[in-house]
Amino acid sequence: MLEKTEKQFLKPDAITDPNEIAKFDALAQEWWNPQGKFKRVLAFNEARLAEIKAGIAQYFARDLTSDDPFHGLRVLDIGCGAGLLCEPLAKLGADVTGIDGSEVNIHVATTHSQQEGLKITYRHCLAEEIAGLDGFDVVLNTEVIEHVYDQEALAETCARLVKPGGILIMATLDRSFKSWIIAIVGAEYILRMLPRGTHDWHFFVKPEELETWLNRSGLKKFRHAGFRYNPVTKVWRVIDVPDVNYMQFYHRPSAI
Ligand SMILES: C[S@@+](CC[C@H](N)C(=O)[O-])C[C@H]1O[C@@H](n2cnc3c(N)ncnc32)[C@H](O)[C@@H]1O
Repeated sequence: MLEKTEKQFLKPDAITDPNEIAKFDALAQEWWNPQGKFKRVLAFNEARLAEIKAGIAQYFARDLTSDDPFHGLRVLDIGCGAGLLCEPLAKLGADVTGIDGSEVNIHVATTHSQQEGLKITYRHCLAEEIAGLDGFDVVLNTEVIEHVYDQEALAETCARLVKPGGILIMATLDRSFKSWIIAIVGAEYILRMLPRGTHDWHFFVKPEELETWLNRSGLKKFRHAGFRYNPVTKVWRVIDVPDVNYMQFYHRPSAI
């Protein structure tokens, strides 16, 4: 891990924004709290998890009704937060590693997984520090890219860690007028689904930008989904339109 003093000198052309890490350090205890500031994020987690499970099962031809359907799959979650995705994937038999730049998040994730009796490898480190790891079958990077300075560099880093025949799942928010209305005004100011200031709209990423960056890194898109919240029913649903919250699945073709 970089020393704190070194981190403070990271330039804006680095991947990491130290202010964002500090923000997540301060919120870390909220992740697993069903009554806390992220309680509606837990509902979102259910919807996106269903899509992630379906995408992995489709690509690797796994039967989700079998025991340990993801057995043998090595999963890396980059910017794992408190492990909201690491835990369910470990429960399905995957060998999961989660890394995050927030030391407090990693502490919360580790403690929670131990309470659940799960074996997950958590590491406190920045995306910049993991490039040397071996390739993974599944790399996850969800709701992180809108919190970093150098977004293309983060996309490249995630892509590099996908082994041939493996997949990358990235999720973020589209930089559209609709996303400003729904994800900033609606979610942060009216419905209070997230603490105010969680997101800066300018850092949202258009789906086609993400695709261009990841194609440059040798990945091909094979699946996508959008997510929409209904404030009346309080239910998230998976839709086909990626104009607010969205997720894309890429694969790295196997070497011939
Ligand atoms: C909105 S949270 C998403 C957490 C998790 N991926 C999820 O979807 O539940 C963003 C996370 O990214 C982490 N993060 C931001 N920049 C990072 C970086 N450069 N390297 C590693 N983690 C980073 C933050 O500490 C935070 O935990």
